[in-house]
Amino acid sequence: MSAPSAPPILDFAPFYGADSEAKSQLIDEVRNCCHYNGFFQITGHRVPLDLQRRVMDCSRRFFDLPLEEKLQIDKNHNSFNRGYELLRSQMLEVGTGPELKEGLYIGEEIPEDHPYYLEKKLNSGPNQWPQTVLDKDEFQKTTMEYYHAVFELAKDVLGVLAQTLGVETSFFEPLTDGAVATMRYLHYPAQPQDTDEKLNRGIGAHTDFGCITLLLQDEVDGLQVLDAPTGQWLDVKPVPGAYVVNLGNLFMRMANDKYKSNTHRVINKSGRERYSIPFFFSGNPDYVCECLPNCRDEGEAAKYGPITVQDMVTASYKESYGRAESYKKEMESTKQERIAAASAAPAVAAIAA
Ligand SMILES: O=C(O)CCC(=O)C(=O)O
Ligand SMILES: [Fe+2]
Repeated sequence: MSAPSAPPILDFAPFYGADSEAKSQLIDEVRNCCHYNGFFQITGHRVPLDLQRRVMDCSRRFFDLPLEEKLQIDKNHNSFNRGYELLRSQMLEVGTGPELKEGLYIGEEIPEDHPYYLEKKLNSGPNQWPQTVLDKDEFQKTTMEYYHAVFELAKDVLGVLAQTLGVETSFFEPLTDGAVATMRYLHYPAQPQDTDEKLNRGIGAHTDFGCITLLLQDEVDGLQVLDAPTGQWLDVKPVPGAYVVNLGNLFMRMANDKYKSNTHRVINKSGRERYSIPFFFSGNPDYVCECLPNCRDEGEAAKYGPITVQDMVTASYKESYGRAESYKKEMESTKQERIAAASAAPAVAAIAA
C-alpha cells in the first residue's frame, strides 16, 4: 500500500483551455482523487483573488459584531437554515464536545413568493442580513457576487467530474439548473494550546451531505482529512487562492460508492483565529439521483435506488443532527450561559465554559 498522501493541488486552468492533453491529465488526476478519498485542491480557477479577499473581509466584519447583533439573525428563528449559528451549537462527532465555531448561513436570495419557499425546498428562503455590519450594502453585494462566482465554479467542477465518468461535460445540467447551494461564513476562535484535543473540535469528524463542497480557507490551518486505510489524519494545508474540493455523500451514492465522500474535521491548534467559507452544492431539489454511468462493473447491481436531492439531503441532516438534537435540547437550557461565555473574552472563556 502506498503511503497516505494529502490532497494534491491541481491546476484547473486546462478545463478552460484548448490543450487537450493537459485537459485529459486533469481529468485523470481528478478521477484518481475521487477513487482515493474524494479530496483535492484546485488553483487556476476563475474566482478572482480580489473577490476572495473581499469576501473574507466581509466574514471578519460580521463576526466582529457584538454578539447581540449577531443573535438578531439567529438561524433558529427560521426553518430554512439561514442566519447566524452561535458558537458551540453543533456536535457532529460522538464523544467530543460542542464545536468551537460560529457561522453565518447564506444561500441564493429566495423571496417568500418563490416556488422553492412555498414548497419548502431545501434551505430555501430569504437571506438574513446583519443590519449593523459595516458597509452593509457592500457586505450584501460582495457576499452574493462571491456566492454566484463559486456557484459557476461548482458547475465547472461538475463538468470535469462528468468527464471523469466518460460522459459529456453537460451531463449534470439537470442537476445544476435550479440547484440549491448553501454557503457558510465560519469563524473558529483560537483554541488555547493545552486544551484537550479529544474533546475540542472546530468541527467534529463528518462527511458532507450534498454533491460537492468547495472550501476557501484563510492562511490558518486546521482542516484534516482521514486516511481510512491507516487511520491517519492528513493536514489539508491552506494554499492562497485555492479551493479544497471534496465529494459529498450524494455524489458517492450516485457513483455507487466508487467515488468517495470522506471523513474530515477541523481542530484549530494554531493559537490564532481561523476563518473559512465552505460552499455546499446540493443540486436541484427535484433531481432524481440514480447510479451514474460507468460506475458499475459488468453485471454489478446499483447499490441504491433512486432518490431526490431533497430527500437525500434532508435524510442526511436528520441522521446527523439527530445525535446532536438531544444534546442541543440540553444545551438550550444553558443557552444563556453560552451567550454569556461567548460574550466574554472569546477563546479562553468559551473553552472553559
Ligand atoms: O472549515 C473548514 O475548513 C471545513 C468546514 C467543513 O468541513 C464543513 O463545514 O463541513
Ligand atoms: Fe465538511
